[in-house]
Amino acid sequence: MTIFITGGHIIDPGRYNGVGDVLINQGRIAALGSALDAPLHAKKISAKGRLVVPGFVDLHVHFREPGFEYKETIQSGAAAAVAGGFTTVCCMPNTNPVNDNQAITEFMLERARAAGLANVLPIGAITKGSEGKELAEIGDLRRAGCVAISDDGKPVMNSLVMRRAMEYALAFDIPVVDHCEDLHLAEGGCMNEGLISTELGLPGIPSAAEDVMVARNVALAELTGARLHLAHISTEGSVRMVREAKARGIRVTAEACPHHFTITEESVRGYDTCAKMNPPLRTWKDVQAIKQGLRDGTIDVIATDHAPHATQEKQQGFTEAPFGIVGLETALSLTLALVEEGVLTLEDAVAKLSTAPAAAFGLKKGTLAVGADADVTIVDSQAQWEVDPIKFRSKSRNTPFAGWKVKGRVCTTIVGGKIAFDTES
Ligand SMILES: NC(=O)N[C@@H](CC(=O)O)C(=O)O
Ligand SMILES: [Zn+2]
Ligand SMILES: [Zn+2]
Repeated sequence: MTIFITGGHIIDPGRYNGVGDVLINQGRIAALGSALDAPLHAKKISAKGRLVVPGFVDLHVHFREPGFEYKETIQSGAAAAVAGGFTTVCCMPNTNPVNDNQAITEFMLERARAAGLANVLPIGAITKGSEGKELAEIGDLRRAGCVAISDDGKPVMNSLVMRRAMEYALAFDIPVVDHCEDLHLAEGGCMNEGLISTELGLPGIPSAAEDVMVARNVALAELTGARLHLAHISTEGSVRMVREAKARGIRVTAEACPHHFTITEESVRGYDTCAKMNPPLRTWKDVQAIKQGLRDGTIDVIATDHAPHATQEKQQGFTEAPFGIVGLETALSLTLALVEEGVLTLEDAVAKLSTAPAAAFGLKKGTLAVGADADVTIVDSQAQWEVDPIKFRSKSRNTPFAGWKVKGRVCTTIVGGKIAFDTES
């Protein structure tokens, strides 16, 4: 199929920023520029007044297949992804069974092919069963198609195991992604530790639980030379340490999630379990630090940590309910709010959702360069809408942003030259 996208504001971060046309042919970007000739027989999409950007790349999602299909399947997760403008998503391995071997990776890739919506790239477990003890067969996982390794959901507590994981990952040239949390410091906690947790009578998780593991991981990345990617950083201390590590030339990248730069622990008042996630919502000061980190490049990537849970699970008490919120269908609007606020330029915002995550994992994605896979998202950045979880493509509804009036909507998502999502259909 040939698609001709005309008259949009094209932003291909670092390469092109201006009005122009994009021609897609045989699954690839065939041409990009101003006043291109419309080929005969092409499907035409007018993008006048809209943004035309590289399809977004989410380095951190939880699709719950195999094992927890009632929360999300690869099909429903991929549908949520393309509805949110994401053309590539990387799936964490905390499924059941855990994705710690080739068979599970192949199963996930097969499900993704059957869904035919987004590029779904599995992340393999660091340790068998993500139990933090024995390393998984990292080479096998890599060969089967895993793009990184992580025990997300759990940290790798044993520093020697983490050191060895980094040494293997370096040999296979894949990043190690860590969920930075000291389990002893965090034990029993369900929100940020501070005045509000005391007031609410809820057990807290101190920001130091994150900070000490960021410090350890940076030290191990320096020791091994491995590529370290820090998942969902949420504290002022993490931002400071990543900034310093980068200045010292250590190979570290970091991601922040929209909820961690949009809302604070104040959202836990009222005991709404949709304000419960790991790491927890932090303080106003932490939010400012995350924004500053995004602005100055310390934080490379915006990732969702899309973590679907069923309504009945989230209806339990605050201490019992599972950690996590969905994010794929609200990430764009919450990111564009940073542009409105003057934290990011529009080009930087697009980069943090596309070019930068692709670079962090070394994926040939996140660009509209001629010859690249035709993964393209068309956005109406001015469209206002109200977040209504009932309308999510995701199977789950656990968002703290229900009822929010937000700006910026995905019009069309093209994956590999095929229209995977369109508001008009
Ligand atoms: N973020 C969360 O609160 N939950 C994630 C696990 C994780 O990302 O640590 C989940 O799998 O539900
Ligand atoms: Zn995590
Ligand atoms: Zn996660």
